[in-house]
Amino acid sequence: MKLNKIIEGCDVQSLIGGTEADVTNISNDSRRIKEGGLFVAVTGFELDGHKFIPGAVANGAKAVVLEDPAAVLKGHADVAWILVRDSREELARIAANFYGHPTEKMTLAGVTGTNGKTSTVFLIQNILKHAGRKTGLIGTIENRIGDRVVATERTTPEADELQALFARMLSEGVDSVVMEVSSHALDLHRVDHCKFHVGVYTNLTLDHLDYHETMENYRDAKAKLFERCQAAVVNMDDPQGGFMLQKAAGKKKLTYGIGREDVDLSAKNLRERLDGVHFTLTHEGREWEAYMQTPGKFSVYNGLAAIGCTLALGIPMEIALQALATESRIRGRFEAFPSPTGYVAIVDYAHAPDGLQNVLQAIREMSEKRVITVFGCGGDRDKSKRPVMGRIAGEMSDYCIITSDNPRTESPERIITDVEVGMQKTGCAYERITDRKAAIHKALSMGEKGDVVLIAGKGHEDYQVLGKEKIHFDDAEVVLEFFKEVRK
Ligand SMILES: CC(=O)N[C@H]1[C@@H](OP(=O)(O)OP(=O)(O)OC[C@H]2O[C@@H](n3ccc(=O)[nH]c3=O)[C@H](O)[C@@H]2O)O[C@H](CO)[C@@H](O)[C@@H]1O[C@H](C)C(=O)N[C@@H](C)C(=O)N[C@H](CCC(=O)O)C(=O)O
Ligand SMILES: Nc1ncnc2c1ncn2[C@@H]1O[C@H](COP(=O)(O)OP(=O)(O)OP(=O)(O)O)[C@@H](O)[C@H]1O
Ligand SMILES: N[C@H](CCC[C@H](N)C(=O)O)C(=O)O
Ligand SMILES: [Mg+2]
Repeated sequence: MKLNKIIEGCDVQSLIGGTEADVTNISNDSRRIKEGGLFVAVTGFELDGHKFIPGAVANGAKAVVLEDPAAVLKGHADVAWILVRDSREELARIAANFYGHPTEKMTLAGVTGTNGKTSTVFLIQNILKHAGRKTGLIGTIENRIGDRVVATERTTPEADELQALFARMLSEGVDSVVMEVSSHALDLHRVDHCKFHVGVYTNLTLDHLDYHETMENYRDAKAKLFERCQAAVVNMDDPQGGFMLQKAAGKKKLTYGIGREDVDLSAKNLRERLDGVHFTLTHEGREWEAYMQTPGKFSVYNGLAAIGCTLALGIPMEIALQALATESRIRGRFEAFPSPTGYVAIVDYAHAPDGLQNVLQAIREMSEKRVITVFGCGGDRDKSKRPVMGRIAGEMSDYCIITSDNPRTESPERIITDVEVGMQKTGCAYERITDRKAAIHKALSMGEKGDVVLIAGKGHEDYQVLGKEKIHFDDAEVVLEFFKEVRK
């Protein structure tokens, strides 16, 4: 594609060189640039992309988008230098132009909120599949083209990877895509120039203040989705639901909630079991019976969000309910493993206060005896949630083991101490076991008939990040190996 087409609509401050060159690849990562490439130099949080301009040019970049005029390389008249105000914003526009605005040729639904995004997008994809749509999914666990899995590193990919993925989906016949839209992505322009037919709001609770600093900034980042989507599906039981609805002024709206009549889609009469939850659904004066394979009130919210989204996309209620009843299990989300000795271990991805509280609430309502909780908090992430999670776990469990999550570059002991501050206020019996495998083994060896052992925080993750190193680690695998030894 010609460079002038690729930078169409960009806020160009000045330009050195011609724009007739054919550009064959684009990236904001110099290491990915190949002959004929366009490199976008981004001023990052850790590194300055302008420093990698020589590397990008050495790899064959024929155009460079940059914010700092001092970074233009002398003696490279064959390279076009495009000076802009905000490289991240231009990266999104350039990516959409380069890949031909794929989201304008497909149906796109985006889900945002602190908790429930991954769960809800899986439910939506299953409903869309049931309805005969050719689907794509983009989220934390993996991306999917139909049933084929494409690995991912991020909840919401960077703009260039994202547009490339949409284009690939389109070329493989996908007509409907559902994606998680993280607040980071909204704030960092990763989803600019994506045409969202539906935006779904789950909830807003404490997390990511390391990045957003205040809950208002965090809320405003999430709200951007509702300024852009054509139809909004909003949880009115969440205190910020009204705010999101306001942002969607003048658009189609569908509200949901539990046990209330002033919403479009309402659930009542929840009946919880360890293998799922039954409830009664009301929509446009009619009632339906619904079942989902993951228990907990929070699952009902995810179910309502998914039904709301697919109704907004024109899919009949009956199809949505069929899909929910048969395909609503999600890896690492309230995944239950019955032990040979009669207790149940649950692996769950709760890594923020609200998620932990919801999961423990669901377990409390079902467990006959003790609840033993193993958990920790991630390093290099929001520190304010640590004591809060400690308090919640302590208040809602009979015994806790505080362990490591992904300590990253922080001291695991320090993180545990931060969690312990909240735990100590509760009087709950607990211990610290830094090694996650040893912590899980201890909890499983304590389990007796009727108990529930909750292993929270890492869900589907098959790794642990210690320092800068990533090792293989899988909570479910540790549980299953332990049970195998018990059976011997
Ligand atoms: C805040 C954030 O999202 N930061 C991400 C971002 O950092 P950054 O853009 O500031 O980049 P940087 O690492 O400082 O580098 C600056 C620039 O130099 C470039 N570079 C770098 C090295 C090189 O050799 N050549 C080169 O060109 C980079 O591509 C980049 O454009 O781009 C980096 C490279 O792609 C990411 O590693 C980094 O992810 C950080 C580590 C991260 O973990 N992000 C998390 C918080 C995140 O995005 N999470 C959300 C939500 C999670 C949820 O669901 O709750 C997500 O969507 O995943
Ligand atoms: N609707 C919900 N409300 C509150 N908690 C929830 C909800 N759905 C799931 N949870 C809890 O939060 C955890 C994370 O859920 P999920 O992975 O669906 O969220 P997410 O928004 O995708 O998270 P992330 O931001 O890390 O991608 C679950 O394992 C569960 O403990
Ligand atoms: N999307 C979340 C995931 C946290 C998962 C937890 N296991 C951790 O590593 O902190 C985040 O980036 O904050
Ligand atoms: Mg997710």
